Amino acid sequence: MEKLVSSWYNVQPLPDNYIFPPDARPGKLDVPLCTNIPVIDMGGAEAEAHDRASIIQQMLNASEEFGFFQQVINHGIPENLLKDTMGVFKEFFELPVEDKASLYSEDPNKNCRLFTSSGNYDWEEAHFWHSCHPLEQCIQFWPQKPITYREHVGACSTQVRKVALNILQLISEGLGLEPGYFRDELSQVSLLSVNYYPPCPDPSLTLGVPKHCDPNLITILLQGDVNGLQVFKDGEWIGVEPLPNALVVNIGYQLKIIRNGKLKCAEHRAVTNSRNARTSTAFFFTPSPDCLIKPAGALINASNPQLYKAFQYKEFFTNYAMKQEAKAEQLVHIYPNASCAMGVSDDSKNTFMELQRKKVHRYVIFKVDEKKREVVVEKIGGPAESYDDFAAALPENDCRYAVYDFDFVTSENCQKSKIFFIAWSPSTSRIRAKMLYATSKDRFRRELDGIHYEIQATDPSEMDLEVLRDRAH
Ligand SMILES: O=C(O)CCC(=O)C(=O)O
Ligand SMILES: [Fe+2]
Repeated sequence: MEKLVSSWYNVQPLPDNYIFPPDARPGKLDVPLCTNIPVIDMGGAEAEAHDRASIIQQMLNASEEFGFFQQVINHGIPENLLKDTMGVFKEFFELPVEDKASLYSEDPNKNCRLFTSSGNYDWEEAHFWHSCHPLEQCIQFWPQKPITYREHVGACSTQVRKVALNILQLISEGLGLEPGYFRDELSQVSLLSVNYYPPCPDPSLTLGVPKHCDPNLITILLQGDVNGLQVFKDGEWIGVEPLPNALVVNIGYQLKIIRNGKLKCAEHRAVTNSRNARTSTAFFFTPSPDCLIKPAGALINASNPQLYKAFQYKEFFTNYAMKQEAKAEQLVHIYPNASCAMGVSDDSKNTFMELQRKKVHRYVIFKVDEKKREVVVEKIGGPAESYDDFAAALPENDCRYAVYDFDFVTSENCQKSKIFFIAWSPSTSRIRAKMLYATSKDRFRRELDGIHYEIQATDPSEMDLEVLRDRAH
């Protein structure tokens, strides 16, 4: 408990035991604050059918491309309630130690607890964690101070749960699943984690929360008004701009699995800053421990072979909780070998770098070499080759990855260039190939720093030159 009250952050420099190893540090802190993370107005969801359809489409697009979206207005939760709830969390962390001491616990199985440490590192931010559904059963374990804690947090949890179920309903409609698909067991548990990050003397040496994907179904985050949340997208970290009263929504592993890998479960992290303390609140909507998770039958067909086997949520979570995040996903993969993503040859990395930095290639086509268990270069296209030459070089009945350096002139007459990553998976290719390429894609892409756009094509029309033009403009 003593740990929680020390005021190390007034001490310069950062004590050694808070310093992350170099490869786990945040790197460039000054990331672009991204206004691209889609902002969705939920107001129309109850109204006109065509508004509802458009909201659903925006949600699915955002979930496929970013794994994240923010909703700002009309989510239905009163502004005052959000303000009071965030206020009461800040007051909670400011309470004298005596008032919090009984809640402090290092036992991860304890349902309502205050603790420190992030990842494997001893880090002095504090987290307060408890379940919040069904309310009548949980509320008795919550703090009694501040005196409005139970009232505000209770009301807010109920409202956030309503929004989450509404979003899940819209997603199930969009995916063509039966209404209420995500209700009951799949979203039975609501957990709340309040994170308190004190100002840090040297934010470049540490992280508030190390990079991770959420293990649950879907998360709703109130991130307050201080920057700190970052999402990994297209090889770089982008900041999620705090917007007043916005709810940040992100897709967890279970939703990705139910969608058979087609929704993104994005890596994210929280960086610290040296000026302001930051308080964020995550509501995790989580399957019950015994809940059976598997890709939805309606979403599996010959072009989308089932990538994950059926498992109980607790099997996944046990591995995740042991800090074996990558393994947790791999173990539930239907073909463990294929799920263990292929390595990437040095030649692939270097050839991509030549295309990106030296601009000496128009395109590069990569293939999976199963014997070497690596992604290797298959063909390089010279700068003078055309898009048609590139398209013709892709096999008709087999999968490939490719990068294409697309030059174009903007309406302001500026010469620009954008690098496209193309995941070519024609519907006529063998199931095994589709699976192999689908599983290794994310790992491979992570090696290619500087991709601007990704296109997944199952027939030539989906990667037509027009498609590239539309994306790049
Ligand atoms: O503090 C934040 O913005 C992110 C917290 C988070 O990702 C989590 O609690 O899972
Ligand atoms: Fe998270």
